[in-house]
Amino acid sequence: MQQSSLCFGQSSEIIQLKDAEIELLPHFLPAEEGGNLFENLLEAVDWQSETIRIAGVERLVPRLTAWYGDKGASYTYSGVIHHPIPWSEQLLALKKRIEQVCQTSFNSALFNLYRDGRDSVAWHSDDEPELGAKPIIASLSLGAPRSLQLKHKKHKDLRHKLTLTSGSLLVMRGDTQRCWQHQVPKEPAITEPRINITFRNIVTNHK
Ligand SMILES: O=C(O)CCC(=O)C(=O)O
Ligand SMILES: [Fe+2]
Repeated sequence: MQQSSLCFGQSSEIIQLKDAEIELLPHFLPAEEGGNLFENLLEAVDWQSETIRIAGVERLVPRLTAWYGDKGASYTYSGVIHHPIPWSEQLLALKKRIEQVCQTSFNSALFNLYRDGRDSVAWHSDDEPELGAKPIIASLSLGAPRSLQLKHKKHKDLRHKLTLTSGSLLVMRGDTQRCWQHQVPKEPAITEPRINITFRNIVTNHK
């Protein structure tokens, strides 16, 4: 069941799932602006290929990443410490618009580049301690549409699938990270790239 509402003049859908607070603004960025931003970021971002260690074995992360943020907003993700790249003027302006819609502030953002459908992100929750107990995560998608799958951690029958199109903004709050995992599965038929930016707030003096 989905409800529609208006959020700052934007159409938005509440994704109604147990133990989750998820809202999708399908047209957060107008198509032309989203397309321009996508081209710009593809060129301008210093995309990195990272390795992670799983059970003692080094593996390449199946996507390219970059970490932007305020000074000091360092973040450990999949066992890798990310020191932030300072915001550009353009990214700072984008961050402000997203903060207004979400009514919160963000001090960092993880950028993912899925070069094509062979790139992916595996099941996880954005529940690292530095994000605090009930993190608000705002996820902007640009470029090729990709599926985001969600599964409840306890109730194995509870699953959901969304398609994240270019210019859409997905906002996750409350218990979403504590109770659910999400992934962007491989979709080998997709040949076009996609960029996803998740805006986050790193709590610097967490326990
Ligand atoms: O690409 C996406 O839509 C999700 C990315 C994600 O889950 C993450 O960066 O934590
Ligand atoms: Fe995530």
